[in-house]
Formats: sequence, structure tokens, C-alpha cells
Amino acid sequence: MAIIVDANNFSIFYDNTQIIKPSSFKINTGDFVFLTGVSGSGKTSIIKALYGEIRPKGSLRIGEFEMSKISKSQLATLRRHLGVVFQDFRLIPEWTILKNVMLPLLIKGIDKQEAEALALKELKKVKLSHKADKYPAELSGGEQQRAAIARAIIHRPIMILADEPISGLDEYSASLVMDLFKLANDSGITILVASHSMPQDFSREYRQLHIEKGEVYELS
Ligand SMILES: Nc1ncnc2c1ncn2[C@@H]1O[C@H](COP(=O)(O)OP(=O)(O)OP(=O)(O)O)[C@@H](O)[C@H]1O
Repeated sequence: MAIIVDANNFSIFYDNTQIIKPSSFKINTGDFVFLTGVSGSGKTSIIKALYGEIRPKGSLRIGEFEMSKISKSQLATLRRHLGVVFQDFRLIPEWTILKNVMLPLLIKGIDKQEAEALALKELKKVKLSHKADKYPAELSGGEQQRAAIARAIIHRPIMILADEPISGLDEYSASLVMDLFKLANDSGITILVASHSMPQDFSREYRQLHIEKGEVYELS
């Protein structure tokens, strides 16, 4: 199995404060991984390091890219192959939900009409077809979260990074979201979900990386 994430003594600092102590782990292509830990333990920071928003120390590789010294152009290339769901969704407020979901396809250079048709299909899967023409502010938090997930999946990334994608969702929406991730995982997409706890009744093989006191280790 190919290694997609290779963390080798990587650590994260904000100014002089060490949030993640030197840690090592590997994620294989096709893994379904939960990143758990209490609030403030550093889950978001690891997602941000993997998405290139903060620069880790030591070695954190995604495929051929070394995140501790990735260049701007390499980062743009890498991001085209990642899907990300941030805790605050980061939908573009001036754009409709449909256009937000189309964005990764437009970046890929897919023609607008085709992108629109694909985005409508993806919105159907997250049960948001009826909100396609609305703006983010017109949607509930849970609906915005589902739109963000549609945007993260639509371009069939190699890996999806999702920060607390089911927190605050009711049971129906939470299982809808987890089902979407399972489906994506079935098609070979590696999934990393940061969550303060494991979802109940998670019926599939998974790995759990846990952060405690700044250390990341595998729970089995
Ligand atoms: N930009 C920043 N500057 C300084 N410290 C930060 C910054 N962002 C986060 N931190 C600190 O880093 C630590 C880890 O934060 P992080 O957001 O990664 O935790 P988390 O596990 O995702 O928490 P939550 O579950 O509440 O989202 C916290 O102590 C936080 O205060």
C-alpha cells in the first residue's frame, strides 16, 4: 500500500509555543483515519499543516511534497488534489451554493456547463439541491457544512481533510456526512477526519490517531 502521508519527527509551533511535539506516523492510500483529541489538543493545527496553512518543523510529507518547505507553486498543485472541510466551512459569501461547489472544478479547468451539472449532482447527494441558488448566509450551519463537504469531494481528490465535519449536526445529517465519506473512501480516496470523539457505531475498518499532551500516537 502506498504511503500518502509520512510524518517523521514533525512538530508544530505557534511563535515559541510547541503545540505538537515531535511525532511520527504514516497514512496509507485508502486509509480512513480519525484524528482525535480534546479541544485545544492540536487537531486543527495538524489539518492546517497538511493543507499548507501553517509550516511544521521536522518532516511532514504528503506524496512528493515536504510541507516544512513547500513552495507556493507546489502548494497550489498539491491543493488541487486535496479536498478540505474547515471547521468554519469557508464558503465564499458572495457566491451561490452551486458556484461554491463548482469552484474546485473551475480551478481544474473544467468547462462551466459541465461543472454546473456535476455540482448539481453533488448537491443532490448531500440533499441540498433545493438550496443551489441560495447564498451561504441563507443556509443553516448544518446545511453549510454539507455544502462544504460537497465542495471537498466534487473533484475526486486523493485525500479529504475534514475538521470536525459532524460536530453540531443532528443524527440524520451526521450519518449522511459519514456515509458520503465512506462512499468516497470506497472509491479509493484517503480520509482524515478530525473529531473530538469517534462517531457512534462507525461500521468500517478505520485507524485512530490520538493527540494527547502534544503527542500523536496510534490507538488500536
Ligand atoms: N494562530 C494561533 N496562534 C497561537 N496559538 C494558536 C493558534 N491557533 C491555535 N493555537 C493554539 O494551539 C492549540 C491547538 O489548537 P487547535 O485549534 O489546533 O486545537 P483543536 O484540537 O483543533 O481544538 P478544537 O477541538 O477546539 O477545535 C490551542 O492551545 C490553541 O490555543
